[in-house]
Amino acid sequence: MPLLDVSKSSSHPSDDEQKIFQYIDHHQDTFVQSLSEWVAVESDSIQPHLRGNITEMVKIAANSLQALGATVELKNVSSQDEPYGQNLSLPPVILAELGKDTAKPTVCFYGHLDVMPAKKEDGWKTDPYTLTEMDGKLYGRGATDNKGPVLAWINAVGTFIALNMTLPVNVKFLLEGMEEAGSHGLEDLLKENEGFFSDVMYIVISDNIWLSNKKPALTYGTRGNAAFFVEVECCKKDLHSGSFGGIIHEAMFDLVALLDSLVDSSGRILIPGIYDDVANVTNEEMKLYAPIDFNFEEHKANIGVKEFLYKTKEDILLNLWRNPSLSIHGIEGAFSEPGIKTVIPSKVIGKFSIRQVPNMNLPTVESQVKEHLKRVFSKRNSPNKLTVSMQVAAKPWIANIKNLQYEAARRAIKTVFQQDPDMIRDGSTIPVARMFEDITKKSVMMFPIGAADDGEHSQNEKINRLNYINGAKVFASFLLEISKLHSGSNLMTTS
Ligand SMILES: C[C@H](N)C(=O)N[C@@H](Cc1c[nH]cn1)C(=O)O
Ligand SMILES: [Zn+2]
Ligand SMILES: [Zn+2]
Repeated sequence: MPLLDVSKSSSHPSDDEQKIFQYIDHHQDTFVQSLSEWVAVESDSIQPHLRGNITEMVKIAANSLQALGATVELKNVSSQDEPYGQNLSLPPVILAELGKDTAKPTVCFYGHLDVMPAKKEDGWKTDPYTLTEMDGKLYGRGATDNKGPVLAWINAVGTFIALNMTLPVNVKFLLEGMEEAGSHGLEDLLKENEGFFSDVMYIVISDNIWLSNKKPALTYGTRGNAAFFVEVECCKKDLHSGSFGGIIHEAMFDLVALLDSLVDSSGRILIPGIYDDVANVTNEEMKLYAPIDFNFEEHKANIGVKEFLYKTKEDILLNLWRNPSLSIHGIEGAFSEPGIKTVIPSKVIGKFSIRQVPNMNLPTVESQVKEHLKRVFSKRNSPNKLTVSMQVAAKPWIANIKNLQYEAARRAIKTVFQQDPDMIRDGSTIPVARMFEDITKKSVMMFPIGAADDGEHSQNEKINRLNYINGAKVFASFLLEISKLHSGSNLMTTS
C-alpha cells in the first residue's frame, strides 16, 4: 500500500512552476477580461424567465474549453424542471475532456455556471453584471460563486497548453448550470454517464470559500439541504384591506404563525425529532477543530453583525458545520416593494431550508416538517388551504482527508501561499459532492480559492484579484503534484 514520504514535500516552486507562475502573472489582465465577459451573463438559475441565459453561459464555457483543445459534449438533461411545474427545460451540462494518456491519472473538475439573483437595487455599490475592480477586489455576481474558480481552473490548464508543456494529468470537466437551484437533473445525468467517470481518479470542486480572509483552506465536508415551500391560500385574488380586513382569515396570519413555529431566538429548531439522527460529536472530531484559525472579529466585521449566537470557536464551528440549522428565506406573494400597499395577499408561499448533517435522513426530515406544520396549522382553526412541499433534497458530504489528492493540494498551497491550509468543513451545500461519491465512488475534494469575505449570495460579491490569479497558480501546481505523487518518486511502499 503506498504511503506518502512527507519529507519530499517542498514549498519552493520547481522550474516548471516558476515558468507557469510567470505566465499567469503576465496574463492576469486577460484572465480578468474573461471573468468580466462571464460575469456579464446574468445566468440566474432561480428566476425561470432567465433560463435562456444559462444556456448562453454554457455555450460560452464550452467555447473556452474547445479553445484549449478539449473534446466537449453538451449533454441534454432529460427531465423537466419539476419545482416550477411548467414546461421549463433544464440547461445542458458540459462534459469535456483533455488528454487520454492511460499512463496518467485523470482529474475531473466540477463547477457551476449559474448564479444567484442580483439587482443593483438590492444594495450593490456597482452593477452586479459589470465586473468592477476596486482596491484589488473584482466585484460582480458570480465572481467567486462560481465563475472565478471555474475560470481559474481553465486558466491553469490553458497555461500548460500556451507554454507547450505536456499536461501532467488527463483533465475532465463537468460544468452545470443549475447548482444554485439544487442541481436539478444532475443525479440522472451522473447515472446516465457513469462511463465518463470510469477512468477518473480524483474529483475536484472549487465552489466554497476559506474560513479566513487571508489563510487558505481545504474542505472535507459540507452540509446538505432540505428546502421547503409552505403555501397558504385564503381567497381567489388579492383584496383591499379596508374592504375585507377584519372579516377574513388572512393567509399571511397563518403563514407568519407557521414560520414562527420553526425556530426559537437561540437558533434551536423547534420541529419535533429533527435532532434525533444527528451524529454525536467524537473526541477525534473535536481535535480537528483545535488547530483551525478562526478570527471572531474578522468574521463579525465581514458581515456586519454585533455578535454570534455562540461564544466559542468550537461552538461556532460545530453549529456551522455539523449541526443542522434552519433559515427563513422569504415570502412569495407578499408585498415587498418600497411604500405601503394596503392589500391582503390571496396566496403566500413561505420559503425556508434546513441544512442537513450526518446522519439525518431526508425522507424522515420531510415528514417531520410536514407533520409539524400541519399540527400547528390545525390548532389555528383556519379555513385556508395549506400545502407543504420539499423543493430541494441534498445530502451532506464528508471526505477522507487521507486521500492522496488532499496531500497534493496541501503541497500546492504551500508552494503558492507559503503556508499550510486550514482543514475545514463548510456549512453550505454542493449537492453534487455526495452524488459523485454515491454514484461514481471516486474521491472528492473541495479546493476553495475564495476568501471568507467574498460575499457569496450577498450584495457586492467579489473575488480578490490575487485569489483569482493565485487560484490559477495553485490549480496548476496541484496538477503537477498529483502527477509527481503518481510517478512514484514521492511514494514509499510498505513491505
Ligand atoms: C456552496 C455553493 N456555492 C452554494 O452556494 N450552494 C447552494 C446550493 C443549494 C442548496 N440548496 C439550494 N441550493 C447553497 O448552499 O445554498
Ligand atoms: Zn456555488
Ligand atoms: Zn452559491
